Amino acid sequence: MSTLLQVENIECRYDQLVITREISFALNQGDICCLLGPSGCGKTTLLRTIAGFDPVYTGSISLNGEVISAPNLMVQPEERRIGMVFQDYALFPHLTLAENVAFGLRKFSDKERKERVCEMLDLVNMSDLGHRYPHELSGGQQQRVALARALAPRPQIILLDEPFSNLDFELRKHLGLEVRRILKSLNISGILVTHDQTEAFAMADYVGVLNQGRLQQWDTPYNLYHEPQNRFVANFVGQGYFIPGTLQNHCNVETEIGLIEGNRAYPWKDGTPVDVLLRPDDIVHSPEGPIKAIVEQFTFTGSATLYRLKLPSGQIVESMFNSHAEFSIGDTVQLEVKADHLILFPQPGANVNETPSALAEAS
Ligand SMILES: Nc1ncnc2c1ncn2[C@@H]1O[C@H](COP(=O)(O)OP(=O)(O)OP(=O)(O)O)[C@@H](O)[C@H]1O
Repeated sequence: MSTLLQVENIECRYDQLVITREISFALNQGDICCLLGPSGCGKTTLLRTIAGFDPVYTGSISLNGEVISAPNLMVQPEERRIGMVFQDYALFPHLTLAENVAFGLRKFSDKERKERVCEMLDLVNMSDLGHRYPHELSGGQQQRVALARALAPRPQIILLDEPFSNLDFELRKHLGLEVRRILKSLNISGILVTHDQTEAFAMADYVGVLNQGRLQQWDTPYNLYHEPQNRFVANFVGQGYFIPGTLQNHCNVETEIGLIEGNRAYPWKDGTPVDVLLRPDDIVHSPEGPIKAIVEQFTFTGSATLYRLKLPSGQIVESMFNSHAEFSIGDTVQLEVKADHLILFPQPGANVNETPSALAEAS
C-alpha cells in the first residue's frame, strides 16, 4: 500500500500563538482516520491546515509524494484534490441538490457533469431528490448531499469536520457507517474530526488522539483502548479508573483488592508505586468474589448495566454487569478481577529506576 498523505513534524499557529506542534502521521490510500480530542486541542486547525486554508509554521505536508504545505509554500486548497464536508453542511441554499453536487465540476464537459451528478446522488441514495432545494431536506439528507458534492470532483482525500454533530444519536451512528462504506467502496481516504469516541472507533482504521496541540498516540482503535501509551489516552479513550498499588516481580501489582496478576513485564524495580488501569470489563460481578464494593451509581444500557462502585478505601471503580444482575444504590456487591493484561503507569513522582536487564530477565 502506498502512502497518500504524509504529515511531518508540523506546527500550526494563529499569529504567534502555537496551536499544534510536532504533529507527524501518515495515511495510506483508502485508509480512514480520525482526529479525536477534547474541545480546543487543535483538531480543526490541523484539518484546515491539511485542506490548505491555514499555513504550517514548521514541517511539511505531502500528498502523493508532492509537498503541498511547508513554511513559505502553500498549494491552494482548490489545487489539492481534497474534498471537505463541514458540520453545518454548507450547501448553497439557492441551488438544487443536483446543482450543489455539480458545483465543483465546472471543468467537466456537460455530459460528464450530468453523469457524475447522477452517479454521486445515487451513491448517497438521493437519486430521486436532485430537483429539491436544501431547505426541503432533513439534516441527515443534507449531509449526504454535502458528501456527494465533496466526492464529485474525485478528490484523493475527504476531510470531514464533525460532520454528524448536528444529527441525533441513531442517525449519527447510521450515517457514520454509511460514509465509511462509501469511502471504502471508492478507495478514497478520509480524515474525520470528532470528539465522539464511539464515532471515531466505528468509522476509522486509525485514530490520532490529540491533547493541547500534541499528538498523544496514533493507533488502531483496538490498541488505543488496550494499549494506551500515556495516562491522557488511557483516561480519554474508554472508561475506567486507575487504582494505586505497588509493582511486584515486574508484572504483578499489590493493591487494596489483592494481588492483580499481569502477563507482561514492566521495566521498573519491585516496590515501584504504580497506578493500574481497570476498565469496566476487567472487574466482573462474582457472587463469591473476594472483593466487596458498594454501589454508588448505575447506568442501564440494555444488554448490560454499568455500575460505579466504591471500594472500602473510597476508591472508585466501574464494572459492567449482565443487565439481569440488578442492584440498587447502597447495595454491597462482590467482584473479582479478570484482567488479561495490565496497563500500568508509575505514580507521579515515583522513582522508577528503569532496569532494562531486569526487564529482559522478567520477560
Ligand atoms: N482563527 C483563529 N484565531 C486565533 N485562534 C484560533 C483561531 N481558530 C482557532 N483558534 C484557537 O486554536 C485552538 C484550537 O482550536 P480548534 O478549533 O483547532 O480546536 P478543536 O480541537 O477543533 O476544538 P472543537 O472540538 O471545540 O471544535 C483554540 O484555542 C482556539 O481558540
